[in-house]
Amino acid sequence: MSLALPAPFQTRMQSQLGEAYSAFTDALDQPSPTSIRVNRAKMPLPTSLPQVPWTETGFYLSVRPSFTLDPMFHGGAYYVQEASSMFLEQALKQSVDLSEPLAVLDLCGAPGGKSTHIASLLSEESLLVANEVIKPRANILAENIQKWGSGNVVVTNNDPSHIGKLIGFFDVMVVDAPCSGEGMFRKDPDAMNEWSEANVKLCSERQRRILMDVWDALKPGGVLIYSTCTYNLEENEENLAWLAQQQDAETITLDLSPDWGITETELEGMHGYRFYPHRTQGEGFFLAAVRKTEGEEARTFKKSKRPFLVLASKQEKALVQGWLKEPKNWELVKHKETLRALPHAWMLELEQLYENLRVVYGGIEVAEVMKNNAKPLPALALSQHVSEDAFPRAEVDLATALKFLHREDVVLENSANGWVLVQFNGVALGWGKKLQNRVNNHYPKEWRIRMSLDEALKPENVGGLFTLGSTIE
Ligand SMILES: C[S@@+](CC[C@H](N)C(=O)[O-])C[C@H]1O[C@@H](n2cnc3c(N)ncnc32)[C@H](O)[C@@H]1O
Repeated sequence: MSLALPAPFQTRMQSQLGEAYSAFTDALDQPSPTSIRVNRAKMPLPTSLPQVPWTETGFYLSVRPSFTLDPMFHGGAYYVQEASSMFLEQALKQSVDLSEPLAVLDLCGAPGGKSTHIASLLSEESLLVANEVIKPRANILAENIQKWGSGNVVVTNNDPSHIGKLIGFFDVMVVDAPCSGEGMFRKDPDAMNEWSEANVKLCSERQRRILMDVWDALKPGGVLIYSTCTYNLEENEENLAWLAQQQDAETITLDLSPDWGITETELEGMHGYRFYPHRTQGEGFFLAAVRKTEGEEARTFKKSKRPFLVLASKQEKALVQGWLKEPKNWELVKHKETLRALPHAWMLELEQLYENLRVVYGGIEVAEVMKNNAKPLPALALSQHVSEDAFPRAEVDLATALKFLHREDVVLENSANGWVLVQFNGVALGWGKKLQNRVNNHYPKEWRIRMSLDEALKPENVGGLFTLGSTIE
């Protein structure tokens, strides 16, 4: 075994796995599988890649390419995500009716693997609150949400205790808790340096606190999905058993295909699902789902006398008319110079969220409005809801797409003057503004590719670059 696993961790795993322990350590010596999850709203499913069996849109890659050099990655056409954690899809599909309009919370959301996955599984009539307590990480989450392009998501930056005050607000809550990360040792050996028995205890206590802090925000009858990427019982089964002692929670069992290699566990009647790298093609993971059987009903929301969200004026709306598909689904609100589209059906709830939480991003940032001018914003370019024919599109080749993402000057042949959606393989990347003899690159500075492209763009190299588009026949 080449990974220097901490001795007490070895002892724990030996007692947990018995005879299978050597298969487990052998698996840790194998490279981590690389997997991606495709955004069906932006591209078709690959036809030439093996599928992650518990996820319709998850696929394995045989090597780990440079995703930074694939424009489709920047366009939100797929997300690079560890395969085991995509099992969330089964938990959601099997425990809730996803065709219903649901209010869903992803409490520990950054960088956004589960939030983008949930956003794709929900109906358009649902609302997702993707929260992250650490501010810089909340900003990364907001970036990934914008790139994924779903409009019915609000990104917040709050402590779980603040969210817990929204009594009975959510039909579903996902708590992908901060944990001791034992399941990530192979992928991220640094996680081993932080591992200790004391840290396991600390994580377990923190997870219990998080669960208690947020519990009241779940509706009676609602579903809580709890997950970690660690193996020990303290952070997994024991926390679920403890939750059932503290609160009115019943276990939800999930149907598994025997081919998946997932291990079902049970402690005090609470079921859990474990992923071990010697049995599944993925990293270590644990998930359990529970239903809240009793609790306080949601408070009914009254329209505030002084609304927090200010509706855009007729004139402002006119400036962006035709920019969004199905405009009747959206309410345009204005904050400073920004016009934002929020899901019309959720305005009362959104008013509550904006009033009580720190919202870092919400809906679709459509435009910046100054005087009588509307400048389309990056999130609109990447949105799944931008109207097909509101803007001319310029399809560019791989080298031009990378230069655009690097914020270099690019040439857009045959486009008319004005705002142009720059796209690669049919996936929108951002805005260019074509003037008489040049194009202004409006790709956001904070999102640009920072690495030098000199080597990648040499004629002998550019043909060999990976793009997920090439996996569709
Ligand atoms: C396992 S990660 C979440 C990964 C994310 N769900 C995904 O799929 O991309 C756990 C997250 O919990 C956040 N976190 C740390 N302490 C927390 C706390 N006390 N309450 C809530 N979240 C916390 C971390 O910043 C981290 O982003």
